[in-house]
Amino acid sequence: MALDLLVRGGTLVTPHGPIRADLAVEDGRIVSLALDVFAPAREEIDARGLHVFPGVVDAHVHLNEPGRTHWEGFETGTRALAAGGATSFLDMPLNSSPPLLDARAFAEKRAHGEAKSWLDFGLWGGLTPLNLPELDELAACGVIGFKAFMSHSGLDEFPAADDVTLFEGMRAARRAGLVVATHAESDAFTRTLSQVAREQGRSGVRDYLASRPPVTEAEAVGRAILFAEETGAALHLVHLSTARGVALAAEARARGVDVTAETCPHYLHWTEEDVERVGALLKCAPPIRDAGTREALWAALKAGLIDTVGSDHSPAPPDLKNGEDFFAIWGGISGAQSTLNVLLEDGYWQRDVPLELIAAVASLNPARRFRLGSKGALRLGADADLALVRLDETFTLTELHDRHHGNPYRGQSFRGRVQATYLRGQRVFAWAPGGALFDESVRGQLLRPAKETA
Ligand SMILES: NC(=O)NC(NC(N)=O)C(=O)[O-]
Ligand SMILES: [Zn+2]
Ligand SMILES: [Zn+2]
Repeated sequence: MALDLLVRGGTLVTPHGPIRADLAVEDGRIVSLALDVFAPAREEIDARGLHVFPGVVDAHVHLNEPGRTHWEGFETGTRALAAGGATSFLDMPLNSSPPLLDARAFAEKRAHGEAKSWLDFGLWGGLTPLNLPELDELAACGVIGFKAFMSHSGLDEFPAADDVTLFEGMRAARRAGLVVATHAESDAFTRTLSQVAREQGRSGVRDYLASRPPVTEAEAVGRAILFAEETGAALHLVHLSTARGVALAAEARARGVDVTAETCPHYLHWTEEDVERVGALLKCAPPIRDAGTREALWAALKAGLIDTVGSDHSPAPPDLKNGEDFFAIWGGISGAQSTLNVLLEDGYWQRDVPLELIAAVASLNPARRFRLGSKGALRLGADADLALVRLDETFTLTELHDRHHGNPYRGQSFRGRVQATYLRGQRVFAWAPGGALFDESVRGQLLRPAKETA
């Protein structure tokens, strides 16, 4: 019997560190990891000189389909993810229309994903004042967890969770054995500060940044942790922009609260000065901070205090990314393709972050946190989800596959080009000098969290 795929002579980035070994695949799964695999294979890859990473598991993506596919959809969004070495992702309950607040919306989005996604995907359900009674049903559908905004989401159809909603939602999540993810910015702070700035006619980049100061995040993080502690719910703090937020999570974890922390490539790569220079393409909430904060986030990541790095890929059409009033411009950064690039260039090359730590925050930890059993690591029995990377190859990112051209990473230079991406042993993306190759026959599957184990 021939193997389906044999990856020969690469450096495998395992949870224990990089090792030179062969990797064999049968029926989409890793069946052998050994110094030398002597077996015939239908497809063989000469991976000498390449690093083999577990496929990135991007737990924070906004694909906006159905309803706002013209912002970003499964087809283009997952091409971008694949080109960046991702093999699975978890889609946020907004900005699709309808937002994912009930079983019907789940079924609709699932159908779109199964028809068009190039990668395996899980779906977050929303937690809003509109759909508290729907949470049990959403859990039964197989949502990854429940996502709540603690401040205005930008969309009236996805209202922020007030304290009671968040608290009750956590109780329901606890019963269902699912994680609650929070966008932790204080509504009281952000609402008042932005209103005052706008009334005074201050609407520039610096005014926007000043309307969402670090304390806004710290306050909301503290409150979310308190509710998680009281309810016993599992809490995942998305897109933390400050080391203070990360430290609050670490302290809570040390006293037994089930809390994990995510940050995003943009907080690790850019600074406020870049936002002033680049403008709308770097507008997001919470906003990008100063260089000191960026370094503190890297220190926290190196110390193992940041569990996951998700792209928070959230593009919008160019007309929503235009205008004089920085408050009015749609927030959200296109980063689906560049998470691993940022971690390798800014982390491994510039700050000595070990490769296995990069694989942990990008793949292993999100797979564990959201109980995607077969994902996240190069180990026997796991899905053969692979990103083949030429670590020392410098390149300029010009060929981007997301829906719109407005991508702040265009023209950035990175070391570590993704050469190919394999989903369950099938090549979904390959880099080529004349343009990327995508395999039209690959289709993603819905991922559901595994049953909780005691
Ligand atoms: N509606 C959004 O896509 N929001 C996202 N936008 C950002 N981060 O600016 C988010 O995650 O909050
Ligand atoms: Zn958010
Ligand atoms: Zn987001």
